[in-house]
Amino acid sequence: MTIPIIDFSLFEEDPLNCSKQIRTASESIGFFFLKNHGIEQKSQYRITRENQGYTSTHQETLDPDNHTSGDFKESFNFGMIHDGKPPQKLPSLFEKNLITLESFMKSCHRLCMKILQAFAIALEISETEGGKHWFEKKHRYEAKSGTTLRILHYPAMNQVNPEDIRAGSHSDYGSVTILFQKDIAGLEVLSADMNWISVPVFPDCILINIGDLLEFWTQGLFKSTIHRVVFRKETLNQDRYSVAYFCHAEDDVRLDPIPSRFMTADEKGGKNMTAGEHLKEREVMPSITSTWSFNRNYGVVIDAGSSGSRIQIYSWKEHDFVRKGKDPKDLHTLPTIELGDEFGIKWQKKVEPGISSFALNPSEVGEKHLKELIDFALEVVPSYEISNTPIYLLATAGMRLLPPHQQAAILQSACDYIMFQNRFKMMEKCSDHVQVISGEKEGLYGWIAVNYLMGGFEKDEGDHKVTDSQLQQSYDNDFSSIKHMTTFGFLDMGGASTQIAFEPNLDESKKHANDLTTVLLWTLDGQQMEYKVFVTTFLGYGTNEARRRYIEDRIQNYTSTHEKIANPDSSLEQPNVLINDPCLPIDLLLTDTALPPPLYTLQGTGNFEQCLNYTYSLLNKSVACFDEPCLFNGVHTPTIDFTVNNFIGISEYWYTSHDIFDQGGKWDYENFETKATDYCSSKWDNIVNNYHKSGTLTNLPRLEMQCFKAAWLVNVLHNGIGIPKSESTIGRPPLFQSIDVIDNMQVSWTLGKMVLEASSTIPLVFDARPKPPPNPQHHGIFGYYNFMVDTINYYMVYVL
Ligand SMILES: O=C(O)CCC(=O)C(=O)O
Ligand SMILES: [Fe+2]
Repeated sequence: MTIPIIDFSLFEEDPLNCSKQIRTASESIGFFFLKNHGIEQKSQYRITRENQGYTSTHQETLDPDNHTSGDFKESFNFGMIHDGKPPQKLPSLFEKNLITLESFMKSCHRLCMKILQAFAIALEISETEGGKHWFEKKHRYEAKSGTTLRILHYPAMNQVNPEDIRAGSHSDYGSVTILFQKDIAGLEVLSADMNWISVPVFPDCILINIGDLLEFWTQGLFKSTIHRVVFRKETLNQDRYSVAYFCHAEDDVRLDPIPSRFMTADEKGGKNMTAGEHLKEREVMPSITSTWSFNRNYGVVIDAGSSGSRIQIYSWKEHDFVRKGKDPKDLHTLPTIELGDEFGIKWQKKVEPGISSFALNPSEVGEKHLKELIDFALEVVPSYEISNTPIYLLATAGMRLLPPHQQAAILQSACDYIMFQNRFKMMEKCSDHVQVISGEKEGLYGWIAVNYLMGGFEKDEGDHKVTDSQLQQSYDNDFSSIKHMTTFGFLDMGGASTQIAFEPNLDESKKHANDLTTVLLWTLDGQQMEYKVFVTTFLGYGTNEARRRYIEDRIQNYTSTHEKIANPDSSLEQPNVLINDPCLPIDLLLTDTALPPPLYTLQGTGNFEQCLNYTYSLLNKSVACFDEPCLFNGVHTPTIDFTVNNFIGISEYWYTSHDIFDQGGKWDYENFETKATDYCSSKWDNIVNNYHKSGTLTNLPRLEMQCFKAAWLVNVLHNGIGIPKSESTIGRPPLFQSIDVIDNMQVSWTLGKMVLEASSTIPLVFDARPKPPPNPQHHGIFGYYNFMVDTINYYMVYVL
């Protein structure tokens, strides 16, 4: 890969030919040399010499994720000088040379205008639209813009560390950069295949490169390429000088679609933004300069739950980019999905209360609820990727409880808001993106998320990884997919319901084929993986609902044995009835105010074993099962084969094990039972005192309910789902473990949704997919690079 040299004198003789060369370079590497460019060499070097000693060394770190110390350089930035007047106070040496500086800036600007003309010619902008002056008119010297002249001095060093750098990797912000390098090389440009290319210095040439603004404006056609300046061993002890002129569009220019046949008509990214806004966004988002963000796709999910809506922005490297140059055998894996940026900052935000609270004023959902979330997403996703980024709003428990017409009104209003914004990628039907999902779907997405994070999808054919020969066979056979038998089963428990999702063993799968959901995932090698998953939800079996049912039971039990309470004398003051509750720590008093009078107060008697017995009946194991077999409450579930199925529990399964008992992770029934017995039989005052002393983050409601929840968990796990209390699991994962975060990633069903999204856009090796992805994959910054490289016809090529 080389940077072409273009003879700019050709622009006068044969503008079309010259412009085409410029376009070809701008579309491929984003850099080109110009000779016969018309800027006198004399003026370049005078400025450089004057730079010496005027700037502070080592203050800027351009690439903080890769370099912990600052860049080894000094630089001075000038705003536009008009009629001898600079926009800032200058050191006296510069003051003396204002005229020279101004005339140098103007000659740079003239050259920039010519290059912009070349772009307009190459993009075939018609005369009626402004022809070759289309860009030029938006870059006037007199107008306010980000245009800057930067003079740089990289001091000579005696010795450096391997990680030291003269200028960290970055891309330039504006339209076009004109770079004058003086004798010492060191500049490197990152090629599409992620190799650093050394850029030579030619005394009669200047270097031109495309900036982010132009890349954005041209919908990624022109490339704003990452570059850096490194120390070279042989010139370490020499000063390096350079001058850069960053030519920007005027602040007020709207980045409207370029009227060119090379642009796609439906591209929305450029709308509603000015060059000034683009620059501002670019300045607050330094991370988009890094290699991490290149060839990256994004996906946005809003988890609209009962207590609030949380937006999460996931991203993954473009599939084609990841696949490039790799052996298919190394690609038998799902895409790597990240939540947040390269520095580990999580891209999520929550607004409260839940979306269902807009039932009576649905029209306010947009401005009062979604705006904050969507604005956040617009800040996080690079502007050039927004129109390529799908957005989903998926509502769960809170919305499911609303009557259908209220659900519909809220969803419609959310759709109107998102569609009106018209920034993110949506299919034609908004209802594909904005919907209420069932508990089962939530369970299925959770199952995908857990298996994705725990490597459940990597286990093929029993407990063994797939062998090379199996893989080869599958390549030879167009439609074969590899059968997985040991994905993890998934358990989730919230306040209202509990979900179970698992892959039954082969026999059970056959027996209950109609009850299973097919999950199709594609690995990066284009292979299809198919899973048959059983998923069901038990409404009323979450911890809060279980507690509510429990209190009803206790009260009923009490009233049936206490005649007076059953028929209270209305003329008397309502009595406060005390009921013993073995599921509360000793002497904790909780009065239930949700029920009609009389007031019932439950008084803790702290007995875990008794609590286990009382809560057992809440499983409703004796309810008739119409479709055998059933786990509990008459809910049909294929038989779980604990010789192949291992379960992972999140949410309440985790909190109840971890928060107070410190028993998260691998389930250890005996230990859990000991801790629960101890906790339940503690005096409430002692628990509260200890809690205040330790200053832990646990909250009071959790302390109050811990004994009850512990018993409920044990009943659901062992008597409901039937997980054996102890069984040797040597050589395989525990039968049950609770989990919250895996590899720094919170286990959440939204991740499962994104795994499906990312995986479903993988181009196939064999066309086995039922329906193609709705839109072709965007090709990112280096898109179509491989294709273009063949067609590059360099005017003059230097082999570097
Ligand atoms: O000094 C150089 O050669 C490059 C400087 C540069 O890339 C910049 O300042 O943006
Ligand atoms: Fe630069």
